[in-house]
Amino acid sequence: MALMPVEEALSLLLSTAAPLGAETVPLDAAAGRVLTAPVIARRTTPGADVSAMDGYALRAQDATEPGATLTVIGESAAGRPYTGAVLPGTTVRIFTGAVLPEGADAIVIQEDTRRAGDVVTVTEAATPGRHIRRAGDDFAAGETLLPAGHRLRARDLALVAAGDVDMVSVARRPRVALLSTGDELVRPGTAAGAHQVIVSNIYSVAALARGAGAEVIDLGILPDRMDATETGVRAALDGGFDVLVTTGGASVGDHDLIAPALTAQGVDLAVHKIALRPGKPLMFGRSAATRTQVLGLPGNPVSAHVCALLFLVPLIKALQGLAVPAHPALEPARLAADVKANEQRMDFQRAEIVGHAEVVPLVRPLPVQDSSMLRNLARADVLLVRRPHAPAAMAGEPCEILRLED
Ligand SMILES: Nc1nc2c(c(=O)[nH]1)N[C@H]1C(S)=C(S)[C@@H](COP(=O)(O)OP(=O)(O)OC[C@H]3O[C@@H](n4cnc5c(N)ncnc54)[C@H](O)[C@@H]3O)O[C@H]1N2
Ligand code: MOO
Repeated sequence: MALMPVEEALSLLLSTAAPLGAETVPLDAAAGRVLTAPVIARRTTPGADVSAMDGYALRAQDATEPGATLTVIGESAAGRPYTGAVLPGTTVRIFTGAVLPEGADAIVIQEDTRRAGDVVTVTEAATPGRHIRRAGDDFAAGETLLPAGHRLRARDLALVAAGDVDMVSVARRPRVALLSTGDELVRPGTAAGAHQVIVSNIYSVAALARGAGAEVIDLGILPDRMDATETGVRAALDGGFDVLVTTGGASVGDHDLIAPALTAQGVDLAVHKIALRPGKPLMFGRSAATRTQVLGLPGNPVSAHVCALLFLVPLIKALQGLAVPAHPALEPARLAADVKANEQRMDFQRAEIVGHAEVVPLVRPLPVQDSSMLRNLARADVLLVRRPHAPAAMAGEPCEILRLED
């Protein structure tokens, strides 16, 4: 079977990813969720003209020179406004966030005053409008604060709350099931024998999926037997998940049973083998019966991670209604070392940032690129991307990188 280019595979995958439904959640459960409706301010903020500083509210014309004196007639604190008016020659003690009393048009900060009993002497002239925040300076009731399709970051939550909105409509979290395959696999912490391999890749894949907004359920490890693989796949497909991710058993060996098991369970595999290194034996498709999206990742942990970054993360985002580009989000960089000509597979090499050339990072591929070696994946800052059939390039030449997660 011909190898499908990475971008074509990603477009194909995203073309089948219709956004899931919406749900309404309280603000304290909304971090990282994607809005399905715009957030509209329910109030004007600030709600009134307020002071930005601790000081004295006065009429600027009463304090045009240092040395002007005024009589203190009251106090305006945040939440406890002064109800009277500032008349000529008078002032109201005011605190940050407090409502500006009627008649006042300036604040003199307390550092620029001297106080003796009820008399205040200004040591700096007042300027009309100084230290006053006007009603609606931040936003007005009815304004759109955030659009649909926006992913709520920490700072957005403060904005939504300030708009007097306590519940938001967000995309349902995609439910992602993980299924590992391989007789050799055991869990970490189980004193594995030398012939065994510790399940590692699902931890990085699960973390990437959660980071993209998914709810992740680990369905465990299947042995390399066709009946058990088919039973496991069937149970997973019947589990009501939006996405089933398998790892391992994706290649061509006698124990690589995932593709036949998926096909036997009615999954139409649109793609099986991609022009990608690491990650050639990637497959994906959809269950005809349950509409579950199925992504079969290679077992090698670096390949699984790169494939999850390139395919699973965009899929999870698209299922939440986020706009996702149908190509990997590459950034410009420069090579810190010579690299060889590439063959037909798009190559994602583990690489370090060793400095900067003008504004772009200078990157050097790590010496070992074996897709089973996790130390270099953890050590890498970025993936150095080599396009299919890219010619050899020398240190100092431009290149492209894909950021690994922080
Ligand atoms: N004759 C060929 N052999 C292989 C090819 C090929 O095209 N022709 N492709 C190679 C490539 S590239 C990759 S990548 C691997 C991927 O193979 P599978 O997806 O079938 O993975 P497995 O054989 O099951 O395992 C590969 C390797 O990874 C370890 N593994 C599996 N699952 C996990 C896990 N959950 N956590 C950690 N490590 C895991 C497994 O023990 C193996 O060592 O195939 C090449 N072969
Ligand atoms: O595609 Mo495999 O992932 O090169 O090792």
